[in-house]
Amino acid sequence: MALGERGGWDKSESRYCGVETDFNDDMPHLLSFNLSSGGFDFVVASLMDPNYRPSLMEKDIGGGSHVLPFAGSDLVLSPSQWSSHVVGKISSWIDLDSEDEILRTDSETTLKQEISWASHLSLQACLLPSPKGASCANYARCVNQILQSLNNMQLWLRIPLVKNDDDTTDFIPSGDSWELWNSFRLLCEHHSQLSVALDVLSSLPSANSLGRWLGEPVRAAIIHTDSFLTNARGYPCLSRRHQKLITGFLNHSIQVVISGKLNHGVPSVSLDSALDHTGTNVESSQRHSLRPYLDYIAYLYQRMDPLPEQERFELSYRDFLQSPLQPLMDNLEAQTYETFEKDSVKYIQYQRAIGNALVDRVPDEEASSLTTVLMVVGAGRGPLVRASLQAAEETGRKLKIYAVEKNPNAVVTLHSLVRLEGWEKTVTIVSCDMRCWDAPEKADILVSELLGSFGDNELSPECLDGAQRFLKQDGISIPSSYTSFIQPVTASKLHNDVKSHKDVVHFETAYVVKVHSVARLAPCEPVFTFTHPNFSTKKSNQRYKKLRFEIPSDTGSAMVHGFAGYFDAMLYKDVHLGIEPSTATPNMFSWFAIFFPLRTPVCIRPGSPLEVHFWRCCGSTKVWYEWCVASPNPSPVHNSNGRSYWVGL
Ligand SMILES: C[S@@+](CC[C@H](N)C(=O)[O-])C[C@H]1O[C@@H](n2cnc3c(N)ncnc32)[C@H](O)[C@@H]1O
Repeated sequence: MALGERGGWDKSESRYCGVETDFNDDMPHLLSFNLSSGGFDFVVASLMDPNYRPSLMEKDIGGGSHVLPFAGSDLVLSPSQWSSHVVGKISSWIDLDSEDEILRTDSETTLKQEISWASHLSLQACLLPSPKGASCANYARCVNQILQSLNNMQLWLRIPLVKNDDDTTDFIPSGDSWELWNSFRLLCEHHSQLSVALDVLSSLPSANSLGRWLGEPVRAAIIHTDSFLTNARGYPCLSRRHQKLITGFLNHSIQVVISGKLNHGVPSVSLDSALDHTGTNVESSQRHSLRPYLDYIAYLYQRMDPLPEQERFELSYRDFLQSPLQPLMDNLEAQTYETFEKDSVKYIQYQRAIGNALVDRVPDEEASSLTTVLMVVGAGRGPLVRASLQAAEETGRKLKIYAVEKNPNAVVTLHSLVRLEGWEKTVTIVSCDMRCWDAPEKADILVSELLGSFGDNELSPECLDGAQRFLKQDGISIPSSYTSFIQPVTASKLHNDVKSHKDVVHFETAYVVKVHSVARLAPCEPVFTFTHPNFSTKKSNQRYKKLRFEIPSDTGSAMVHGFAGYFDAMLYKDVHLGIEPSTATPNMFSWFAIFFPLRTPVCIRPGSPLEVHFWRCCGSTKVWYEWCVASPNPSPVHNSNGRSYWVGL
């Protein structure tokens, strides 16, 4: 039935809500009751009788071949019913790390039989019970074996959402259930089909500690009916913090599953009574006991703000790795220019900066007599030429413009623009690389936009070094400076996508990504700054920066899969534009973040800082970054000599 429509566009998995059921060997009834009468989209149901134990069966059948004792066959549901509406719940009694050898071997046999049966049914996922204690090596070993030859099915490891700072139990080391998940997934080498189902309980850990999970592969949030409060009319509702958590999950394609018994005094009907009264057909007028909980989750889902149009457009880019552009070495295509040109916010900021620079440069008294020479270097198809002319009109200043562009295809469009707009007297088009143009005169103002997601990564410094030859000594560069930033992130999806290439090259490459399912573990730190113009004779575009990140003490430990990178550019005086999250220019969409992966993810703990080193290296034909972690555990230096990733000069 789905939770509803959200802005009419969000096709995320989280529209579907499930219910955890008790064992019932009549699967068709179980399904029809929970779907037709309950309104749920899927059931999380046991596939095997909870009383089944392989060792007992062996005795019964004299050690012969194992016969699965659960009722029904695959024919009781259609293949599409099995795969769309049933998540298999693996027997919760299994304990693969038990001291009791019979229980341990029974558990292993059962786990393998159940997963094999679930694969046979083409279920999309199976829910694995939580490890019974802090030591889960044998359970993980067995799951890891299964993962090696599993079809497309996901395994959701059930983990209670618990973090008690002063309560260390045998079950959860350091009182933090994230540690349990972390041990398990490390033992399974970050397998991409191993994910998490979080049990949401009535009390919640701190916001920082919850935030970690958004970078982990959480597929489901199982909310127990005990976690609901009761509203004034006797209906279930959630606390403010629970609401925020659940809407956060829904926003990250995490499905909700309701679990437990009716705890609120609303009229209802149970599965047994429905079956007793109606035989094979459950009357849809009768209400499922958990329906009020589903209705509440649907209410939360529908109440979420609709996605803004730009976000909807960018949905398919979320957490999708892209190679950064190389606008210097390659020529951009028409559709890339088209995308840039739609970003009116970027050009408004440039127009403001140019207007302010014109007013500072030419006093009011000389506005009609003095002509400012402005050069747009890297003019593309002309949007910054237009912004410059509009700034001149707004401020009443006179302009002479040179539009310098090295892409011959963009130059064609520039010529037609100038003709169409009648700018021939003001604008001169120069089809040339700015680094080798022999300009006929010097500029008062140099305007460029050669910025990548990491600021200098599209080689703006190298290009502007060439262009400043034709800037007057007291001339202005817009932008006047730019700075890159990084922060450590948990990003299991990105890590697995990089890993899927099975080589080192992809782990030593930076990617442009619309980061969404990531946990930002610490505030950003600045990395490299470039200032223009820079007439110093000793200047170099090589950079080296050592950075330290501390995670907040209430976060708990966390996994760092790499670094999210951003930039901020000062265009002129206080007019800036950028994507660094704390100062990002609102509604600007020209740049996604950049992601620098780590070959081996690093676990960090509060109180022990993460020490990171970044280098910008320059050769005669290319520029590249190298990066490493020095502490708590040293990583290899990534991308030595730019062997895997570089930007061509
Ligand atoms: C990011 S695009 C910006 C285009 C345009 N200014 C805009 O805002 O839509 C950068 C442009 O600079 C051009 N470019 C890059 N390096 C250049 C160089 N060394 N000389 C001339 N043009 C260059 C590219 O071809 C591209 O058209």
